Parts: sequence; structure tokens; C-alpha cells
Amino acid sequence: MSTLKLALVQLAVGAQKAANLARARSKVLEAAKAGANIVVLPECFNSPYGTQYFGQYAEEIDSAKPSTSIQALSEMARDSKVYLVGGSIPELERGTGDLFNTCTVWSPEGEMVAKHRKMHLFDIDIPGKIVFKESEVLKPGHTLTEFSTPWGKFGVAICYDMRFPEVAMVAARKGCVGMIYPGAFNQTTGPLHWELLLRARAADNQIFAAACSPALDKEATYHAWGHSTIVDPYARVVGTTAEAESIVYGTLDLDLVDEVRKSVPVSSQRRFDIYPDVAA
Ligand SMILES: O=C(O)CCC(=O)C(=O)O
Repeated sequence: MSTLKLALVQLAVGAQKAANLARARSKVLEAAKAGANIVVLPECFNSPYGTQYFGQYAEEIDSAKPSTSIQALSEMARDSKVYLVGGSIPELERGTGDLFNTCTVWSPEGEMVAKHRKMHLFDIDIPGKIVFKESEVLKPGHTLTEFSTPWGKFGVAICYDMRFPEVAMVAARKGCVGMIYPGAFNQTTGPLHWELLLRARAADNQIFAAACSPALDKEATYHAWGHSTIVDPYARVVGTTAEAESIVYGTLDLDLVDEVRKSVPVSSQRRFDIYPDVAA
């Protein structure tokens, strides 16, 4: 199968978890009805984004004993028959009580096929603009994540992880055809870097790259950038939007990965005799 339809649900997220889950469900079903094969939700889709919220909204992730959001994600994937990259939720680890920012990925049968804990925590301080310190509340994950589909393997990472080129490079060198990033950039770094980073990850590695944000809520404490975007292996933007709630669609022709790699063969021209191979 060489083409697939990808949908990014730029969800309007509010303070009510049950309402967020219901809204996500209706948007995932809408995307599936429009023919999507893989549907993506944004970072922190069940909770407002902010360190003050993570503890209150956190859930354990155990598919044998599913909590509210985990049950909802499994049902969304199963009922819509899509691969679902379930954005992220604040995760509470049983035993330690540690909190993580975690993405789960679901098969069309409603089985959890991958779980990614954000590896690089969003700790920044841009004077006069934005201070954010995820590490005050969260712990980082320690593993790279990918999942298989009938169209090929995709790497998954979360938001600030996008800034670290090694993540996408290792995924591409392990055979992934795309990177998917649930994210929530802000009104300062969004216009500066969101599209640039996505296009860079795609150009460097000759893969698809997509990032899915929540919609902008001007009443919220964190102002998301929105602009959920899909980029192809030539680093062209093939789908994007502004800040309001919407669904961004892109038809991905997987043959393009080989075409780009044949046309501009940087993937086979690497000089690992000069610098070390980072492939795992
Ligand atoms: O890297 C950035 O500028 C924003 C990152 C972010 O918002 C996040 O990791 O949640």
C-alpha cells in the first residue's frame, strides 16, 4: 500500500476532561469518515497544558486496567478503525508516583501498540516572553519510539523532542518513513521554529514529518500556536492550518521517500568514516 491519508486533529482543549475526551472522539470519528488511515491528537489533549494541571489530570497507563482516557483512546481507535496517535496525557507511574508526558498509539483493533514518554522536557526561559519548566513536575522518558503500520514504520516523539535532530535521524535510519509529533508550541517559539523544525526534520532525513497542536484558547494560561502541519520528504508543506480548531489532512505517497532519496541521495552518501553512525 503506497498511499495513506493522515489527519491531524487540532483540538479545542478545555478544563473539563470528560468534554475533551468526547470532543476528541467526535473529531477522530469525523476524520475516519473522511477516509483517514492514521489520526493524530495533540499534546495534552485531555488536560489544559501547564505544570499546574499535570498532577490533577494524570492517569496510569495500563491497558489491562484502563483508566478513563486510556479506555476512551482504545474505543476511539477501534470504533473508527484507524491507527490513532493519541496525542499525549499526563501519566502517573504506579509505585513511584512519578509523572510523565506520554503518548500512546493504538491499532484499528483498539490495542495499544506503542507508548512514548517525552524524552526532552520543555524547560525554557526567554526573557520577557515565556518561562516554562516541565522538569519541575515531570520526569523524562528514556526510549525512542516507533510503530508499524501497513504503510511503513513511523517514529513518535513529543513537542520539544522535535528540537533534537538525533531522534528523527535514528528513526529514519531504522527505516521509519515519517515522524509524528503531538506538540503544543506557543506564540513566541511557534512562529519562530515550528514549521522550520518540521521541515528540517523532513529535509535532513527525507521522510514525512507531521506535528499536531491543540487549537489556541485565548482564555487558557498557555497560548498554543496551533498551525498543525504535514510536511513531505522534499520538505514541502502539504497540509497546514491557522490557530482555530480544525482537522488537517494530507495524502502521503510513500513512494516519494524512495524517489527523493534517489534524486538527492544524501541518505546513502553519509560519511560514517568521518563521523560515527548514530543508528541504534
Ligand atoms: O520547543 C518549543 O518551543 C515549545 C515546546 C513545547 O511547547 C513543549 O515541549 O510542550
